[in-house]
Amino acid sequence: MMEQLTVKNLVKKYRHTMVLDNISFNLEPAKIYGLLGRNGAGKTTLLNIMSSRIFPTSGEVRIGGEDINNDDDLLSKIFLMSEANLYPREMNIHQTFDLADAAYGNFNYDLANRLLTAFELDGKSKVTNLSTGQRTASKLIVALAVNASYILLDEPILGLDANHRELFYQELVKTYQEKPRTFVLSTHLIEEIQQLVEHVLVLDRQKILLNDDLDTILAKAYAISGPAQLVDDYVTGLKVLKSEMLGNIKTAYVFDKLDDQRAIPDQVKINHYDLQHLFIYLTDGGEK
Ligand SMILES: Nc1ncnc2c1ncn2[C@@H]1O[C@H](COP(=O)(O)OP(=O)(O)OP(=O)(O)O)[C@@H](O)[C@H]1O
Repeated sequence: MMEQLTVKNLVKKYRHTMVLDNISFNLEPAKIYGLLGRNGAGKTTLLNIMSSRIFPTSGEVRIGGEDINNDDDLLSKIFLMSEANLYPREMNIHQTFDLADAAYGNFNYDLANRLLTAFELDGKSKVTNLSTGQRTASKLIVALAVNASYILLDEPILGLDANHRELFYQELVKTYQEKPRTFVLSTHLIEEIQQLVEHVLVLDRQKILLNDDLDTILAKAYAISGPAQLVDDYVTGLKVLKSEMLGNIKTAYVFDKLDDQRAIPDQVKINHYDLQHLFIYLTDGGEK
């Protein structure tokens, strides 16, 4: 049985710089998460702590209530794929599969070998000799075939061309359906992962700014457009993240539940906007 992963009161400081300021959240078993944050927000730091590659200043990461540090059983439930290249120079792709098998057991060689062909890779190639996109693909294959309950992907699509990104998304969904486990995708390609993720975590200014199901989030993202006065009247009391004028037409980007009682004037139009725009409006430090 899989258990929840809990991040509790996590603090990470480097000298005088606060990187993570008392962060708490849970990861449920068998869910696909998007971890979003601007450059330098602390995503890599967080994922490194969650996989015990670095230690927090204080706070802890638990699975089923137990601290993961110094517990090899729990650590073997968590896999981190990151940009950092931890493989020895001489290692070829096949050998990285064996390494994952040795560390986590039950490596899915069938899937990995099929994906080698799909990504047009030769298993005998040395990882260090691969192009950026090929190296990413080889690491993604390991991440999809490794036997872990929590798979953390830090910039998983770095350098991948559009075809290979599409292939990765399809294969992720397929393997997830066959064997549900938790994935965390930390990426700047928000538009592309919107179709995949079930739950969104936004890191901003050292804190978790948003932690909710994607459906719940998108159901509050409304663009209200029309003559300025009517729009202003309509959005009174609602949380408006940003507004803009185009000629006489004002658009207010609301992040709130719309009150059904509000009458909508004929000239006012209401549309939804997407996760990428919500992220930009929430994190660009503009009008709040
Ligand atoms: N070893 C370190 N020593 C000092 N500061 C560090 C160290 N590692 C990270 N930082 C700082 O911590 C902050 C968060 O970095 P981190 O790499 O976690 O961000 P990120 O969200 O992954 O960013 P990006 O999207 O640009 O990859 C940055 O301000 C960075 O400069």
